[in-house]
Amino acid sequence: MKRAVGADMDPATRLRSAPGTQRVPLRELDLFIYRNFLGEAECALLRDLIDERRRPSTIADDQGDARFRTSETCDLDGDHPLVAAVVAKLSDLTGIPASHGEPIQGQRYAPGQEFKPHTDTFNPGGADYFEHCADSGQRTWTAMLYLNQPDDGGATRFKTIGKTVQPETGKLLVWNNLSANGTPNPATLHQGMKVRKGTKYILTQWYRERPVG
Ligand SMILES: O=C(O)CCC(=O)C(=O)O
Ligand SMILES: [Fe+2]
Repeated sequence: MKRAVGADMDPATRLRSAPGTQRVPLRELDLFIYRNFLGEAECALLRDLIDERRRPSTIADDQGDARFRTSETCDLDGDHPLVAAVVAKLSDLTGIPASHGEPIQGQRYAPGQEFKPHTDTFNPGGADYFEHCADSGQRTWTAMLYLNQPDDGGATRFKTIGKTVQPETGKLLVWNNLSANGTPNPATLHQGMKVRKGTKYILTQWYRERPVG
């Protein structure tokens, strides 16, 4: 049985039938790629917004490694018309109500910065699991949009399944973090590889089991 995520239809079914989405053929997880989700002009505007308001990225569990996630994060203003339009467009594509989305964020990686292998779910065995999941539940789906293509490096690598995705301006990745039984799927382990040259900008929208806020 598929986990209820507040959507009328299972997001994988919806994404499979959406024109322009490509399902990566994998047994282990539902991973979709959608090119040109946004155009260059919109991506450029979002990159500017990220540059204006960035702070060091944080992480729920850095596994004792201060260098685990070295990027910068921007809490985007959900009232900005372009940001609001992107949130609505993601909800329309996935069928997951925008109310289940955490506040959408931008991430910026300078040369040498990375996000080491992790899953986007909160660890059910972790000390802070209840604090993170009490209200809105576990993370379900992740939507990640590349806002540019750095000159070198910065790919997203799913280690366990051996799949590497190269950043391209406007390209969207969407995947289900949970297995069919609703528990975190270990095959979703992924990393933002080190940027070697240039700067990498992405948007991240994480969805929860229940409405957020
Ligand atoms: O930067 C990437 O390619 C991956 C980012 C990521 O995994 C995240 O923000 O959760
Ligand atoms: Fe991630």
